[in-house]
Amino acid sequence: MSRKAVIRHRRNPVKPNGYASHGKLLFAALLETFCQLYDSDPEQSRKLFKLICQTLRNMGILDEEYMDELSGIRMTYQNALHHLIIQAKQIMHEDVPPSSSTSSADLLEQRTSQSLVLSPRQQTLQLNSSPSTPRMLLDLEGRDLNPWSTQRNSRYSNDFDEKRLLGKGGFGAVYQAQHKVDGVDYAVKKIHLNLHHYSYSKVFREIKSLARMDHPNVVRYFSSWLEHSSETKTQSTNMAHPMSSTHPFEQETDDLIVEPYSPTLSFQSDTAEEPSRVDEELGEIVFEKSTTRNETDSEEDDSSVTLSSTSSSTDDSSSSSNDSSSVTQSSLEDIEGRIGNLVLHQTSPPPSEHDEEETGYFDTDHNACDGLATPSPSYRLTLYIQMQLCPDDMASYLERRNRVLSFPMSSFQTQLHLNLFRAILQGVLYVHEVMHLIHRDLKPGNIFLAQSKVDERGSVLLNTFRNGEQSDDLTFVTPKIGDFGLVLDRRMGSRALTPSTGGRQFGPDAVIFSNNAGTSTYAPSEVHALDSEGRVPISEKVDVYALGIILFELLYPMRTGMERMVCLRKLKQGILPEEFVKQLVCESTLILWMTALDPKKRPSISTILQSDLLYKGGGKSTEIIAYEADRVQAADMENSLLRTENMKLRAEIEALRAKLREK
Ligand SMILES: Nc1ncnc2c1ncn2[C@@H]1O[C@H](COP(=O)(O)OP(=O)(O)OP(=O)(O)O)[C@@H](O)[C@H]1O
Repeated sequence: MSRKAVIRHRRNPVKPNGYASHGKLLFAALLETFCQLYDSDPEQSRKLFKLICQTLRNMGILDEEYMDELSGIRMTYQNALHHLIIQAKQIMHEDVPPSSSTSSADLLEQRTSQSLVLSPRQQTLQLNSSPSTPRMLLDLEGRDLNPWSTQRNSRYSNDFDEKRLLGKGGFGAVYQAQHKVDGVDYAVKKIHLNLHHYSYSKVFREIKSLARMDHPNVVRYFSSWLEHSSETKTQSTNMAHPMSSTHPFEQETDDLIVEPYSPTLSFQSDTAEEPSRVDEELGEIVFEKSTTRNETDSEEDDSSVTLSSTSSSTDDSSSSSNDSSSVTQSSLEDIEGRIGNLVLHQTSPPPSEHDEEETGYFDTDHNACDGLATPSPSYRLTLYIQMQLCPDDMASYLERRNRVLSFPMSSFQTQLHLNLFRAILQGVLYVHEVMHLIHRDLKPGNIFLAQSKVDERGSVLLNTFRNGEQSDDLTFVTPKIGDFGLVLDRRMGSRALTPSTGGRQFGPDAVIFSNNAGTSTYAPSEVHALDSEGRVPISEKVDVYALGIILFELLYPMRTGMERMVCLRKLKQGILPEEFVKQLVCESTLILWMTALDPKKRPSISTILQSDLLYKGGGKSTEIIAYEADRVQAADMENSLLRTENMKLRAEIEALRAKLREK
């Protein structure tokens, strides 16, 4: 029986994102291979591939990232397919006798589904499987060719030595890992992607924002990459995100989980009569092994169309393909028209305006962190983000400090903490004004403290607190804003353009709607005023509110969790401790201004930085200036000693060289 690719509607798709992503990757991989066949000049075939991808993107069939960002992963699909074909050819040359009870197709299936180790002479694949691990496609040198496998293709395990888990958050886990080449320790965040839509565009858009950030008060980002991973998916109760209890509207989204390798990309024998198919809704090609024949039949009866019934399309396809080798100059529309006949209409609606507006790139994947769940193996994409390692954060610092200091702090300590706050403001100013982003999850735990040897840009002086004691030594510390997992691009939403923005295109009060509100303690009440679609209105002023609370925590040491809870609850009602208001009038005014109920009444970050309210407290005391001058002088002296030493050594080397030359 001839094999037919069958196009059909899937009325009730299961885990569409995972299937769609794999389907699109596979499609892009095949398309690229075709382009290489049509033009042997690598440059030209690349151009051809890009042109077609662009066309398909304009038609909403293939997302942009399948062209560039996912090219590495696309290659593993090509390799896997290539080696699968080699394996099939090998079997064909083995001349299976017709009387044999095992057909070639059965043999191929067996080899792809059982642990068969082929002899090196056969120059083909080993296929492994075990109940607990995914099947692995290995070449004879043991290279893992399975695009879903992590072991050999993992940039992370190839390049890094994982040292320890730094912690788990709502979106993934962060590890301290040493780079094998440069020897530096980094923080590497692993996020199992969990996307709403069929596109990774949001992920890449936001990662690109992170990559462009360059400010001493923002955690330094080094790189990010995607890997197929075989992870243990946990399937049970969600680990509560800080906001999940107060925000029932936060939706659990479809996960980017695809079923294990073999069922998704299995190859059927003729006798199995289970055609490969192109999933119409998802625009994906699925080589599927169906176990319930009747179900397949009935679905096909309802809505499937075989490719043979679209013969005109097929004809067109060949003509367009033939032409395409010489049509690299053709207009996109022309090619669109030709490909149009081949294209299956997507039954799912295109992303709505709101979808585009909601740009948080890490949709919550609570399961990833759920220790109580029942594990089951599944396949997914993992996003790795390599960042600067910051061993300390403000939450831990405040905890240590609060064990030692109580209110009122000395004016020197108050000044130190106001300087720390000012440096944090500089980082947020950069995020808002230069990057046009809203962090929306500012809290002490997301403000890291990096140690500096000298007075670097963005650094401040702080006392160290350890074991319930304050050390007299002051050290330079640079506060760094991190965890951009909920970041929103102000420019993305059309709703960001409000009448109040005046001359500025995207004013500080411009609102974007999202489905995640950040951490409840630091989130203002306006995030509870949902729009008609149950989404949270977010503006820059959400960050200002969080910073108002942080400022209070910096200036008012609280010993116990209960005291903190009571004080912060009161602050949210606009009430500050009496002793605090009496002692720190300007700072109290600033905090109440920043935490005003009406977001439009809150100052922008630049207004705060220019405000006398902060300047009065935030100016450097003579004590600090003197200390800093001492440190800078000491560093200068050390430098000049090193320079002298260096000169001496150079002279000695020169003398030795001269002696050698004489000999
Ligand atoms: N650059 C970094 N250096 C050192 N530790 C880090 C770094 N980034 C994150 N961490 C630590 O890793 C842990 C998890 O961080 P992550 O940002 O994933 O979650 P979180 O901020 O704790 O929670 P959520 O993401 O839900 O807000 C935290 O304990 C955090 O302090």
